[in-house]
Amino acid sequence: MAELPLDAPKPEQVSHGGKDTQVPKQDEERLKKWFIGSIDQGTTTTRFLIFDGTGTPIASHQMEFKQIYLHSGWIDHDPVEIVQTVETCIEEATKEFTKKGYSVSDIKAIGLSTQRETTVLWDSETGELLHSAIAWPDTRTQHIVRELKERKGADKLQDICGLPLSTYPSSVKLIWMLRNVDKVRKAYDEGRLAFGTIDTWLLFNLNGKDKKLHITDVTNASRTMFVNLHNLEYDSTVLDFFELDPKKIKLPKIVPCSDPNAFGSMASGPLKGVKITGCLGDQSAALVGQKGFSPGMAKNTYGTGCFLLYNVGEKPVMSHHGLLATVGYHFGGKRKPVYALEGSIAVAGSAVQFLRNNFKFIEASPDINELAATVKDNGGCVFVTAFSGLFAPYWIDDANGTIFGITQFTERGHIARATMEATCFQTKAILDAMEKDSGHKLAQLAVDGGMSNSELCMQTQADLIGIPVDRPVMRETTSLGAAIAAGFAVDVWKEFEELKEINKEDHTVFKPQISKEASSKLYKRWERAVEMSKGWLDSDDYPLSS
Ligand SMILES: Nc1ncnc2c1ncn2[C@@H]1O[C@H](COP(=O)(O)OP(=O)(O)O)[C@@H](O)[C@H]1O
Ligand SMILES: O=P(O)(O)OC[C@H](O)CO
Repeated sequence: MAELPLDAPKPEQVSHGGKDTQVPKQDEERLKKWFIGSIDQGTTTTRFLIFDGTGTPIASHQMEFKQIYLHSGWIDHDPVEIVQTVETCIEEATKEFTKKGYSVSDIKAIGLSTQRETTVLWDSETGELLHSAIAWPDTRTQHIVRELKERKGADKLQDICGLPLSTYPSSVKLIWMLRNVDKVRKAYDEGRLAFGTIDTWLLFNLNGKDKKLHITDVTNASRTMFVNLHNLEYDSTVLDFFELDPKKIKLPKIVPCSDPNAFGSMASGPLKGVKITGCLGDQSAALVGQKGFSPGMAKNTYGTGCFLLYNVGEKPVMSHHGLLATVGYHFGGKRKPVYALEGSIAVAGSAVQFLRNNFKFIEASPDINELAATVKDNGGCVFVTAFSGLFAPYWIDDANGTIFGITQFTERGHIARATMEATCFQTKAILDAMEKDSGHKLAQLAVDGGMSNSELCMQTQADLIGIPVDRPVMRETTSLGAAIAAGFAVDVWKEFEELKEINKEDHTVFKPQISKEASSKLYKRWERAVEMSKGWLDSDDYPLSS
């Protein structure tokens, strides 16, 4: 049996660029005195970082928040708690910043990056929250998706909005709330239903609810299904398909990701008055933070889920192999929107958290590596971590998490390895699909996100995809991307070229270390496991609940 090596030789340390590309001294001095705050509101954690103009993080604070699991497959977030974590992170990071001798008045702007698709509804008149937020990996809408797939026009949707009809986008979460929450239905019938993703909810709150700001950026908007990817406006065919009356539901205004005025400013707290000038979905922010500005560049972020974005340039490319088409970023002004092909994996770091919280295998997520190192390979175990079904490129909604290959030999270490390998196998499947869609083979993969801290996981990834995996030392690329979008709006930088020195040093490169034959043998076993996991859930099982 081909197995992944335990004690791989140390990966290489490299720096990208040379002396000739250095920023002139006077610019560096100027950039060190300009600061940008950056909110990163992810699926499991919220953080706030303050960067200087050279992209160096000066202060930060991070908090986990509650994941609410009311029934099997349901994941709710408390939108009020999310706002509170943002406010606390800003307070704490700003304290650290001023303690270090810096002045708040030098913070030029704030950028915002958020988990995408997670849906919040409130009363547009009173601001009253009408339900908890339904988080993006939630699968309570499986039966609605099945029903909608039968509706006339279902086959046309993806060509318009770039997303497949699945439990993932905001549209079906909204439909569920309209059908199941009386207050939501009433607000809709009375024309007072405000819809938003987390960016919109945060901007509404951080500006002070009295301002009634109702806005989203184009990357977050492109995850709802309601937006036509070709003209970046709400699409009446899609709204009709979902039987939504635009007069009854208030959809946020769509603007580019970088704007000096559109996103307002902080209404309270230590950064009161500071303008919010950048806003992007977190995966777009990571693409910007990795400086994936040219077509053909890609990044893979291993957070709660894992998301591979591949820059396709200024025209959307519709996938024929199970990927999503989405907006990469749009900096506004004369700049055109840039699109991406995306491979979304619903479960990545969240499977590590699952081993920690539910099975008590480990005390903290990083401990998974020590546990994995107690065995030399996966011992024949394959974990199809289909807690939300499987997303790209499979789109299997009738599977749940399944571990194959368990015998009396199986130890916790084998499961730990199989857990991390699941994300690596899915990344390989996504890269294969991307190669088919784009006609190009990626030369190397830029990575970031919590699970990319694992050397074992990143080496496994390189072994399975057969190309080098490049990990920067400063892995807060999502926050950096939001800071970059904010900084462009207030002229901290004017051209992408000026960013070339940022986060260039001390990259670690993981090179493939097993043969193609060994790698493909492992992958075949994964593919077999995916096939065998299909069809577990029967239509009688819906809706799922405990
Ligand atoms: N050293 C590590 N090894 C493996 N997984 C890790 C490690 N550190 C963090 N993680 C996982 O990374 C995830 C957090 O990553 P992060 O990028 O902060 O996510 P998000 O932005 O989705 O909140 C968690 O699910 C955690 O289990
Ligand atoms: O919280 P993350 O980093 O896993 O990202 C969540 C995505 O935006 C969901 O689409």
